[in-house]
Amino acid sequence: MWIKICGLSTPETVDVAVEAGTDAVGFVFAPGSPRAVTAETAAALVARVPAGVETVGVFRNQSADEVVRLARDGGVGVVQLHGDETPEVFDEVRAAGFSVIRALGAARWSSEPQDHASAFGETRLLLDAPDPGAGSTFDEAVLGGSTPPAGWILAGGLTPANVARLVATLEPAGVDVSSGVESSRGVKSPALIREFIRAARAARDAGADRSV
Ligand SMILES: O=C(O)c1ccccc1NCC(=O)[C@H](O)[C@H](O)COP(=O)(O)O
Repeated sequence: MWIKICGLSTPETVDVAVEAGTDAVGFVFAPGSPRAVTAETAAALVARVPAGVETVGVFRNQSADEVVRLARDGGVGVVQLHGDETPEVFDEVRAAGFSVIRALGAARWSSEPQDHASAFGETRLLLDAPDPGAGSTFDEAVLGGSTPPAGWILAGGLTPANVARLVATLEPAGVDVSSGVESSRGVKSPALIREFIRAARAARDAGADRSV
């Protein structure tokens, strides 16, 4: 199972996440976020990340040109789009050489799974609460009978205390956390990052082999 620590903004917390064994680190470029970083800051943080750990830029409702410019200047390899971006925006970002994650509310996905498969199927899917980065979980019932595609990533209100239970129940291929490893909004806690990765890895070891 793949683990991503999102919303990092300091060298110390990037180093802690990498040392603790994260598979990916996320940098938020969405305007207005308490975790937002500039491309210059992201580039300095990305430079600390060893090969083999994915670097993800997080965006919401920005133009394809802006996404590509910030992702290039920030040096990330993956783009995560959280808004109402059209399939054309995904195509443009992919054509610029980035791997893409489509992030959306679980309820929205479960109401249109076929639309996702036909229009966005080449992207990895991240299912989240309706308000990204707010630390709220989504009601597991919204998935109803729909089974997310192989490789899907679970996000929204994960914490060191609940990640094992949610992984066992929902069987995602990956997990993504931000608020649950913060001591206050926007401020990452090295201790909580370590605790989350330990708990998620234990859940991974206890479960079936699923890969993103
Ligand atoms: O973190 C933000 O402020 C943010 C702003 C705009 C779009 C996305 C944002 N964050 C995304 C994430 O950090 C995670 O992918 C995900 O939403 C989980 O967040 P959390 O519930 O806080 O763990």
